[in-house]
Amino acid sequence: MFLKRISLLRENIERFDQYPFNIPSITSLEHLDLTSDVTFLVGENGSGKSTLLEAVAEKCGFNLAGGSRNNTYDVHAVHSDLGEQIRLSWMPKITNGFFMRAESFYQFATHLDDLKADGARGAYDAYGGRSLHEQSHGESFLSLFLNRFNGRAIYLLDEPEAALSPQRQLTFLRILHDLTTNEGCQFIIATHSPILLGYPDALILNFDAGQIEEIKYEMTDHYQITRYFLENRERFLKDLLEE
Ligand SMILES: Nc1ncnc2c1ncn2[C@@H]1O[C@H](COP(=O)(O)OP(=O)(O)OP(=O)(O)O)[C@@H](O)[C@H]1O
Repeated sequence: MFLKRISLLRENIERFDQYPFNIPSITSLEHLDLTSDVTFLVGENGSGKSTLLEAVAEKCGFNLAGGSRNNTYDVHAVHSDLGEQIRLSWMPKITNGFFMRAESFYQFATHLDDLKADGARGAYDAYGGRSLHEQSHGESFLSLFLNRFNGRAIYLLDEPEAALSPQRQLTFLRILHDLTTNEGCQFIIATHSPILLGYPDALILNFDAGQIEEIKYEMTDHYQITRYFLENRERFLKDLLEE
């Protein structure tokens, strides 16, 4: 583990009534202690998970559209205001890593194609040897995890399950296990997947209820709603659709 604490520099913030400081989970933030190699960020849509993950990525110097320190290319999202107002406490400090956001992965794939077109011979080496655009969405995600990710690095992933079938989500759990156990990697992952969240001994931080606090797997909405749905599908749908 490398990143131990994320602190909000509250004394520097003049106004808490505008984005991103007006998001309840951020307004109330003092600091977060990361106590596991794998931290999950969970919460309703719009609760602030991506905003925090982006801020950490900015502070790490990673490209906010996706990538590492070495991936410089222009896209819409290039700056995080929150990133300027947080402190990251490392032990030890590392600079290797990658920020992956499902929603802009297409642009990242295009960026690699552009590098290749400009003559960068090894452009695809770390991504399975061929353009990510020539792989299915899910295949390209797994190529990234399998080929690009390795030791002494921090990986920030925003909804990595987006393109993965349930079976491939299990494959991802195996990759996560290998990278944390054998390579010492650290992960912070925003997710809505009850499968990913089941990873053993992970720290789960819940963004609902106006503050960011640890929650047990079985207490998450993701677990409870999915379980209830699967066990009571007919009644659940009857209530939902006939209301
Ligand atoms: N650039 C922006 N300007 C103003 N408000 C924004 C901006 N980006 C996001 N927001 C708002 O900030 C809040 C948190 O957004 P964020 O993307 O962090 O949520 P999230 O928890 O990652 O949601 P999801 O699960 O849907 O990805 C939302 O209410 C959103 O509308």
